[in-house]
Amino acid sequence: MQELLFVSEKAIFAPPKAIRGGVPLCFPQFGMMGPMPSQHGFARNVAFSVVEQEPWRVKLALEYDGSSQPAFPHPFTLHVIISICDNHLLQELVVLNTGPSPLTFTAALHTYIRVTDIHTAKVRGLSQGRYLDNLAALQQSTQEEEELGFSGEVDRVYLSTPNTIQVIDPSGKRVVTVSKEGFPDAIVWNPWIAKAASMADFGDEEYKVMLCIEPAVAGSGPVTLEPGAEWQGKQDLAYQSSSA
Ligand SMILES: O=P(O)(O)OC[C@H]1O[C@H](O)[C@H](O)[C@@H](O)[C@@H]1O
Repeated sequence: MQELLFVSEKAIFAPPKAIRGGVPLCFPQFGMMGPMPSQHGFARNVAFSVVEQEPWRVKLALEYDGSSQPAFPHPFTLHVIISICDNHLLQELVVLNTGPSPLTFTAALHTYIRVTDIHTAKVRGLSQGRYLDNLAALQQSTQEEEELGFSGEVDRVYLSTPNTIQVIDPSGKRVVTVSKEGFPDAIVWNPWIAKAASMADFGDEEYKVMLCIEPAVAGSGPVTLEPGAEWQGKQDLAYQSSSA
């Protein structure tokens, strides 16, 4: 049995610290793309309540009344539905505007995928994709390579990507397929050596065994919901063995 998701051995499980691994939920803001002063919003820093639970499925809720975050005074309800079926991990995010005025947000499922060796891992599906480069003040570039490999830090917001992106892990003889719906964009992130060393909740060597692929509403622009309106986005992570 191999793990699909990466969780750092140094992760801190004490809110309001976000957990370094799994799938932190960036909401109501991805990165600094929104009004909040701290990156990735606040949903990843608070406890959700369990509203439905079965052996293979859980539904979580965060009800926000608009009062605890001065930079984001807008009420909303978030539901996250997580289910496991065969070799699939499904996650659905449902946003409901419970306030009296339009709700504008960016978001991401900040998915930490475990890889066997980042030096041989590749990302398939983003060839000719336009991206904003977080390592170059969000300058826009295009990925010329057919498959993206890793030999240094990568932090890119790909714009309007195909809905299927694959992580090829030849050293582990496996492929993880990310299928997304509702999220136009996708972030690809690996901190590499220096950034790994600067993060207190991440091991110095752990950049070798993780890769974030993050379905997102980000560089393509935010979503705006009228009062009472709902938005849904989802991802399906599928694991397959491969000989390559
Ligand atoms: O350290 P965090 O706030 O969890 O952010 C971790 C990473 O998240 C995303 O992938 C961003 O694109 C990166 O710029 C950031 O470094």
